[in-house]
Amino acid sequence: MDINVVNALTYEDFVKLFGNVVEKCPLIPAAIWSHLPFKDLADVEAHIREFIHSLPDSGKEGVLRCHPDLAGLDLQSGTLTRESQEEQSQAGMTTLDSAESLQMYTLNTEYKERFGFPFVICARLNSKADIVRQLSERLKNDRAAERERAVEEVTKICSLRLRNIFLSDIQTKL
Ligand SMILES: NC(=O)NC1=NC(=O)NC1=O
Repeated sequence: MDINVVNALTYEDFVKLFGNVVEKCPLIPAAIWSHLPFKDLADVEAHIREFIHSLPDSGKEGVLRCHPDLAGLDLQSGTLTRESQEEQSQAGMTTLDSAESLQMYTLNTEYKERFGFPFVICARLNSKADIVRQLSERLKNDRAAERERAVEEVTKICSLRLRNIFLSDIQTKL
């Protein structure tokens, strides 16, 4: 997709197109719209990254809390967003056996109890085994380090979702 097409979008169409590049956080594209015109995809990504990194810790944790658990209730009840559904199924979260489901539930619960926000990882870049290993390892982090690590994963998820939009035809997205 041509960046000039993006720069010609109305505010409404801009947020319709980019509204879920950060899971359930349309505030973020709504905020970065002020920086129009963008030079290219990397410029859009840089402004999103800058917005998230400029948030206070409570704001960063709020962004993390907007993410559904991996293999959690939203997946089981079919209420994941389209992007999240695709990402979670790609990482094998939709084909866990009962032992694996219990393991994910137990680890996610322990993580949330420790940090007060959900475990977030870029599912597209990780296998089922990677996710379990990362979840177990990152549980040992302190809160500040883990918050930054999780935010880093949010920006990876965002980067892949942005690329997906830019590689697709804009008309099919509006
Ligand atoms: N808790 C999560 O990490 N959720 C997710 N990661 C993704 O890549 N997609 C999700 O829904």
